[in-house]
Amino acid sequence: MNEILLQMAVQKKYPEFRLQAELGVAQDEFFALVGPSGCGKTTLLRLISGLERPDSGRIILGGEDITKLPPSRRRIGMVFQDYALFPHLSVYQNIEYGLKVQRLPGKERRKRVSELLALFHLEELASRKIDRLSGGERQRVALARSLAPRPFLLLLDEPFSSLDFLLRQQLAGELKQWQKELGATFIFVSHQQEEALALSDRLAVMKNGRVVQIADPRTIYEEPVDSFVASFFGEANLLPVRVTMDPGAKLAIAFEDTRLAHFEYTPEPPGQKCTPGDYWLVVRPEEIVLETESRSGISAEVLNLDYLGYLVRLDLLIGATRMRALVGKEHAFLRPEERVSCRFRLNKPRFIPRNGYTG
Ligand SMILES: Nc1ncnc2c1ncn2[C@@H]1O[C@H](COP(=O)(O)OP(=O)(O)OP(=O)(O)O)[C@@H](O)[C@H]1O
Repeated sequence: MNEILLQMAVQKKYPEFRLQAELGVAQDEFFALVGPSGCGKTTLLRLISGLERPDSGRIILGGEDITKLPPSRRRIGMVFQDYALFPHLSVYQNIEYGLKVQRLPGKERRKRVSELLALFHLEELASRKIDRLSGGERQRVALARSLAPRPFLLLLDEPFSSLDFLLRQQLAGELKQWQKELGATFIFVSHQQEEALALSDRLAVMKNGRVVQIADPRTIYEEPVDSFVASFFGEANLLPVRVTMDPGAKLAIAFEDTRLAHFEYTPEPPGQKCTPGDYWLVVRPEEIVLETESRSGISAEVLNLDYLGYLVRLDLLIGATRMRALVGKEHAFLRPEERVSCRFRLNKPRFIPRNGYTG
């Protein structure tokens, strides 16, 4: 990881909400903030940008304590959900705006605006007024404008929320490319878990004003710290199991409903350490495999089937637990109440102690 650019530990209290967050973001990193509505993502961005002051704590940017600096002196750019562009100005003038405020000489200003117009494919729209642009074009202008003053850090709060699905996907892909090309540091708030996983180098998952886990997308998905994170990203089936230690360092895992099945698993370093006890076993829908040849697996009843085109989504009843499975479309002919045999394809079983939050 590169050098740390932003380091913060802050507290902020509102009458009915308390934020207590600590995080570090590296230079050139694409960092995402995710979590359910009201968990404090926007408040955290506002604290970083200076639009809000923390009650206590410090924010260090590029080695400088910026906790008490006004927003204009922080060298932090922001792209909001509504873009906040100037409708009466042209694309060119919008991008140039921050450079005029910075009193950059005319020649340098023109050079920078031209570079950004080229990077964001806006050259032909340079003289157009904002109110005559499409949503996607406005989005690009907003990004170019906020990057023009070369901020240390760019904060993006749900920048695609007003765009339709296809455009959103296209721009999200481009955003990542621009970020890498520019060597810029982004903190990105998204409501779309999949988007955040696809774009970011690392994510912070928040809940009730606290950061619950910070890790790269793969660790977040495959090694969630608790059942909240497991359920927040993609669907997670949480199966109650009891783990007992076998001689030979094997774990014997018995499903709560012991009529179902036992299986054995040898934890391998650096795999998760697991002591005997009661756990939730995290099984992702794509980790459930239907057996067509043999019926030696775990018996399940089909409750519901949704045909998704490329895959089939099944609701299965395994013992007393309802589980979601994603299987190949060769299973599209299954019907409710049919019995199937399945097994779990768990490369790295993930156990969450059962005394915690259960989502
Ligand atoms: N100025 C304020 N005064 C009082 N309460 C506030 C203020 N700003 C935010 N809050 C409260 O703080 C909590 C967190 O709000 P915030 O906007 O940070 O959440 P969020 O995670 O960005 O939510 P969303 O995903 O819905 O945008 C909410 O309960 C909100 O009502």
